[in-house]
Amino acid sequence: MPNAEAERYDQERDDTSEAEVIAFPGGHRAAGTTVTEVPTTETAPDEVVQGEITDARPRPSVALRPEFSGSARVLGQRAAQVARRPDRLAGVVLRHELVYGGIGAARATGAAWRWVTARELDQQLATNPKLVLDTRRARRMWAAGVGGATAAAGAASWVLLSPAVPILVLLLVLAVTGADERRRRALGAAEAGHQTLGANPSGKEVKKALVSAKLAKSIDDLRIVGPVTRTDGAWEANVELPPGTTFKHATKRRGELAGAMGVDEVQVALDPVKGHHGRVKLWVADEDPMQGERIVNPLTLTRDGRVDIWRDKLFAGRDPRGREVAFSMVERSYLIGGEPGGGKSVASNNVLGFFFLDPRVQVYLADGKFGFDLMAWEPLAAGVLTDRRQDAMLAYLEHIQTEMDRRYALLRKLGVPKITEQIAKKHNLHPIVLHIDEVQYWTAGADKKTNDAIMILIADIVGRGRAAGIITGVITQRPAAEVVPTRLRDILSIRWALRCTTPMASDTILGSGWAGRGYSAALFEPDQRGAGYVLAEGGTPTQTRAAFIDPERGELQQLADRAHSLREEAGTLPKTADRPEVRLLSALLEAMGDTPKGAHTADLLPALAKVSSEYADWDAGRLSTTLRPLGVTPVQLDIDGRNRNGYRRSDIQAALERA
Ligand SMILES: Nc1ncnc2c1ncn2[C@@H]1O[C@H](COP(=O)(O)OP(=O)(O)OP(=O)(O)O)[C@@H](O)[C@H]1O
Repeated sequence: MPNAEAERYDQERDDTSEAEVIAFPGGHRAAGTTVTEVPTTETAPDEVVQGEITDARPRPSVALRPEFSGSARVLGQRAAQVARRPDRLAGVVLRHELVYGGIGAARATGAAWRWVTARELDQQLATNPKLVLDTRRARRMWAAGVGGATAAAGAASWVLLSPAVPILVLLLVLAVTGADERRRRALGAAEAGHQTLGANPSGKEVKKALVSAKLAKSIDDLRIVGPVTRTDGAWEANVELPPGTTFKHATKRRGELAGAMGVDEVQVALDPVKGHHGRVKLWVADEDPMQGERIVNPLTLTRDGRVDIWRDKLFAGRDPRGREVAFSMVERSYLIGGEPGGGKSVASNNVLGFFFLDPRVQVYLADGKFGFDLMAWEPLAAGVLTDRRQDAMLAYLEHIQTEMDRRYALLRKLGVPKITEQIAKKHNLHPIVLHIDEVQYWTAGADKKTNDAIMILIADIVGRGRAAGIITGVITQRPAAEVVPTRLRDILSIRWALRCTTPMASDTILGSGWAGRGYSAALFEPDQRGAGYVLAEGGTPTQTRAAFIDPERGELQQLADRAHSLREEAGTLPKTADRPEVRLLSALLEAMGDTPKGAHTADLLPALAKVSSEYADWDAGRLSTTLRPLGVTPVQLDIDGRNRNGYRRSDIQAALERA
């Protein structure tokens, strides 16, 4: 284990060097403890060898013992000194506090002065003197007011209470500013980098950052149009780039710009300025906008709200500036992709919640994981693909294709090019949604021929479905060309890229070339859950944090329950949930409780009545007559030593699967 040894060696060396500094401050060398020559942790062993030391590799078992006793001795001596002259220690501490506190207070005063004199607006003095002078006047008045009130309070407390009060307050202020000053120094250069611009940069500082990001050769080539302003938790500036440099150039250098300003790339947003491609609106958040408090989906805020798919917009989340990212789903299709855990299921629930809350919309679900992600919606869906065979998917898609052809035939007869709200209403051609989760199960399976057949069918439904009121959604955790080939991706109109592992994967979802232009879902960190890019309305992807419908708070089930009520009221619940035989078989399974074998008819009837009042007056004859056509007959069942007439659980389950 050479690595482990090396680590142990490093550890020992560090321990030893520390021990040496404490034990022998005067450079005294104990005989036989050559290792103690290592003067600081930074000194390389090689350098040490050049001195009198024969073996640079420290042996702590030899070195530590005398050093420890040495440090204990020194500590003891220091403790005795403090005990003899405590005033000296107090003096040192006070001087220390006064020095740091003084420097910290001076720094704070400088910042306050810059604020009072509105330094950030200096640039505007020539172009907009009124704004600058008014701001300065207002701030001067504020400062005078606060300063005067503080002085008056200090004087009053000095006279009325005790001089100790203002002195204590002053010491407290010095302690706070001193603590801040020490923190700054401790953070050192690393932190200084992040503070290059801070929360209130001047126009000149912004220009310097743009020059560092190579968007201009010198600050004289740039112009800040209007003041650098503060909005909620961010600052923003309108920048005019040098002639020949465009907004597009700026977006490509977003990373460099973020680096020059000492912030993370996701904190920087660049927006075009309408009517001037050589200008850019630069917005820089103080904190990471892709983290923190979750984004709430407005659908979860009402108890009885419903969606009108023809008029309402789907709420996907918010952009870094907190603005809604929402779009219409009429004549749309969607692609959601990203690495596992990136937030695809959460994003899908925003989409599905929207569709299910319009009771007219029929949703067909398919999940390549065949797991539980879509469970809340399944009872409401017009179709759920449960058969894992590829052929079953082909049949499923063909079913929708047939409906699409039927709709086209009708449209032709009506002489209209597409389904509108009025036509949908008049001819009962309400929107259909086909939502395929983990599409790679079908499009990148073992049999290439079937993959291709499925892909062609999906592409046909996406392409022609638009006019026929059929919306297709494709979701994948493996955004790769063989899963979502370009010919399919390009016709999916809304593309939502959640965190991806590579810029290439991000481009597979958004479209090729976006990552190179600065729009890459690969820049998000794993802890920025729900962060992504949405390419919907508008020409460029929008950095978005998805809304989070939290299943743990019961929000998902609440939405599903509301959708159920709306559909029940509208009479659009799927037939399966409404079919009496399905209802009866499900009720029987519930009535059997946990017994794996089944139940005796005599026990089953009262339990069944308890599950639903619908079966309250049922007797053994009615039960067996109803079940016989479903292929279920009573049998002799031995349960707990009693052999009586009853029904096997496995028979009921099989009948339910057949139903
Ligand atoms: N928009 C969001 N806001 C806050 N947290 C989120 C958001 N999206 C996802 N998360 C968190 O990340 C977890 C994983 O999200 P999700 O299940 O949607 O990922 P996924 O991409 O579907 O993963 P998989 O591919 O494994 O199914 C969620 O349980 C949630 O805690």
